[in-house]
Amino acid sequence: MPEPPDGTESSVLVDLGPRRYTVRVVTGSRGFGAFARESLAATWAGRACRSALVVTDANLADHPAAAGTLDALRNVQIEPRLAVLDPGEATKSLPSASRLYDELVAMRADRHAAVVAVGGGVIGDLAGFAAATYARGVPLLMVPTTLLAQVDSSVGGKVGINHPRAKNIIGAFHQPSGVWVDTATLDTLPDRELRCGLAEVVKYGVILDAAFFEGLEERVGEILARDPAAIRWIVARCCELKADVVTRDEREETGLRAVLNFGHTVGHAVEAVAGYGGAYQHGEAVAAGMVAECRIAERIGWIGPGLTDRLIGLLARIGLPTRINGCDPATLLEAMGRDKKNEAGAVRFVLPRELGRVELTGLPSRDDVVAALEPLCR
Ligand SMILES: NC(=O)c1ccc[n+]([C@@H]2O[C@H](COP(=O)([O-])OP(=O)(O)OC[C@H]3O[C@@H](n4cnc5c(N)ncnc54)[C@H](O)[C@@H]3O)[C@@H](O)[C@H]2O)c1
Ligand SMILES: O=C(O)C(=O)C[C@@H](O)[C@H](O)[C@H](O)COP(=O)(O)O
Ligand SMILES: [Zn+2]
Repeated sequence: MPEPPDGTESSVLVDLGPRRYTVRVVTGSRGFGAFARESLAATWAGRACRSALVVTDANLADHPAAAGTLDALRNVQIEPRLAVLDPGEATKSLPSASRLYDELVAMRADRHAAVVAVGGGVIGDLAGFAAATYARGVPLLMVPTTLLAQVDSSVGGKVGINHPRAKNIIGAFHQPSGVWVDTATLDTLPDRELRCGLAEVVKYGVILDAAFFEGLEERVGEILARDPAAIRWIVARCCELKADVVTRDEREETGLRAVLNFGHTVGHAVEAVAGYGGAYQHGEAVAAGMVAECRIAERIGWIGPGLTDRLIGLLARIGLPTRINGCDPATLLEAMGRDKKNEAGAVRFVLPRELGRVELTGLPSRDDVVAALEPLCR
């Protein structure tokens, strides 16, 4: 697709051969209907899609993003049915998935029907899981409306739900047919949710791109002020970085994709222990988790304290937590024992070697981890 001269629109190709798709980044454009039709035709062997289950949450049911999606689908002869779920992490559950299967059965959805997720990462992961499993897989379109979903969860095909004791442990890899990112939808996003998305944005800098991290340090004021160009810059760069990783290790088989899990061994344990929809949102748990995991890297001699201090400095300027109230290292360790990256009983972490480079490792001992968790819980 040609880029307009003002640079307000861009595309990222996630080049997965027969499952390739486009992430289209726009600000207030109306082209979703045509994008949906083209994307569905391109990735599902030209099958004509005639109906879609549009999944959203109650905070978005009256939002222009939801209404615009329904209208745009009707305009391209795709009949939508709307499912509205409760907002919040607790919705990423089996009962919610079951509710979506009921909706799909009620609309007599066959394998030509699509699922369209309009919302944050909770809606994307849940609706994507329903799309991956209903009729052994129906096409999925992502319309992410939080910064976190625009920079991370809508891209890459990880879909799933939580077990009460283990985050994202029930799921699948199911790539979307297309991702429609309209940064104008972020105008209504609460500041706390913007900060959550920025946790994953900072993650990309630490794991893959030192220059991007430096750019964030320079432009954090503009980003927090929601300068449209600064927001488009972070969304486009994060999608590019994620697309590159996902195309090289789609199913997290070689260890490469695991880099995206920096901060998540500790972060997911915090979420499971605090309770889904509890005191900490995913982005907040990941922010504190990145700090703890930097300290583990210090313990095993991979980095000096300078990187941890720099990370804490940037997270603090954003207003993200670098500590967790009322946590206990032993309880967090127990929860980490259920992390999907574990191997032969060893808890594994993605740890920094330097700014912009991380590695998956099972090296840290229990003592290293407990020592690094103590300042987190203090
Ligand atoms: N699949 C992946 O690769 C991946 C990556 C990162 C995170 N995740 C998952 O994503 C989830 C977190 O996603 P999230 O941070 O987007 O949370 P979320 O989906 O709960 O959304 C946060 C809140 O913002 C509201 N909201 C959404 N868009 C809005 C808008 N435009 N205006 C006003 N309010 C709006 C929602 O109703 C909700 O209350 C976690 O479950 C996490 O595990 C998945
Ligand atoms: O896409 C990935 O791969 C990621 O790890 C991105 C993470 O930000 C995201 O939170 C993901 O859902 C975590 O995956 P999990 O496999 O640890 O459940
Ligand atoms: Zn994450």
